Amino acid sequence: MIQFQSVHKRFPGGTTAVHDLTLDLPAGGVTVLVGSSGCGKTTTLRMINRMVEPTSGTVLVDGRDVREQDAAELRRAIGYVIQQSGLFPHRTVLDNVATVPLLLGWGRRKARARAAELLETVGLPAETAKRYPHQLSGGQQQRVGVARALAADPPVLLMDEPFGAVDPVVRTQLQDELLSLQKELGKTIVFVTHDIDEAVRLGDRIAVFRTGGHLVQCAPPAELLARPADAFVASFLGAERGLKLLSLTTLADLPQAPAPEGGSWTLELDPDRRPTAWRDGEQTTPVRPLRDTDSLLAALDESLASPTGLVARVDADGVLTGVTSREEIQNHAGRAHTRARVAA
Ligand SMILES: Nc1ncnc2c1ncn2[C@@H]1O[C@H](COP(=O)(O)OP(=O)(O)OP(=O)(O)O)[C@@H](O)[C@H]1O
Repeated sequence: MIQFQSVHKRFPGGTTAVHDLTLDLPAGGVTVLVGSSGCGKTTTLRMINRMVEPTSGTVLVDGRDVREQDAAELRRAIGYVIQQSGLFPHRTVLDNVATVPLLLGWGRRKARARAAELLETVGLPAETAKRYPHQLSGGQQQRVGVARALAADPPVLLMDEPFGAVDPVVRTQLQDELLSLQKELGKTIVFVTHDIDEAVRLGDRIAVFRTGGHLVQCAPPAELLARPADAFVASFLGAERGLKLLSLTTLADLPQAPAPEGGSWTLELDPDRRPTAWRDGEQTTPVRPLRDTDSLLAALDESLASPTGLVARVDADGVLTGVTSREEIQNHAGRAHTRARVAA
């Protein structure tokens, strides 16, 4: 869908921001560009919609050289989300989202109807439509930014640190929402971040850049974590990359046993059979029940906190389905590692 062919960008001051980049980004996937500050991520992103022109080389979108297309038209056909949401301060939220459809000549009524629909899609209450951007929280503004980028239903979405300015809880929420939106929409997304955890969470593929605009490795998260190409990538992934790998595997395949009865610790359930705590006489310890969709990393964490080493497993309604032991989780974790290394 997006191809960089020997692309080089040198700014007039003499900085080489992107060095001989050759990279194919497949359609319908999320490619995350990561790397330390100044390594050329934003420049790479902006060459896709011609906000920056390459010094040499070619960028193709859907097989067409971007230089052969009118820059304004190209930008309207590609969604763009940035960190500070980039909303027009003197336009209402609804009019912000309707901007591109209006530019494309949709007509006011249709553009606004589409905008209202999108605000709902990104989880904003209807009353926010009439407000101005400064009357929203940072997280809400980012949602408006995403809605605006999606307004004309572009096949490609460029996202430059879109969740960088919000607190970790809102950030996780926005990431979850993007993942579920993407499941539905299947856009080709190029996403820039500093945050390797965000990259692992969102990316179908992760491209790691090093200062000077060099692409070092581009691979699916599991492959990157299991087999970093060199010491630079390994250090960028961090000392806990083995644990990060476990965040990519779910609990679904792990066997369950019935919850223990008659021992010192028992699992307390509410009347609907939802686990509430571990109890030993007067002593209780909180329980964090896990679903099949939770990760092996969450299971390992919970098994360490659990006084029995057992993890309580529940169905989608939170009802107990069984327990899994710390030992079982560790064995599976070890096997997940070996598998990732061999597959890579
Ligand atoms: N318009 C410009 N003129 C001159 N130099 C520029 C310009 N834009 C970026 N640069 C330089 O190019 C290099 C790459 O910048 P870029 O913004 O692409 O990096 P980045 O990886 O996105 O960084 P960050 O994570 O800090 O946003 C940096 O050294 C930067 O100073």
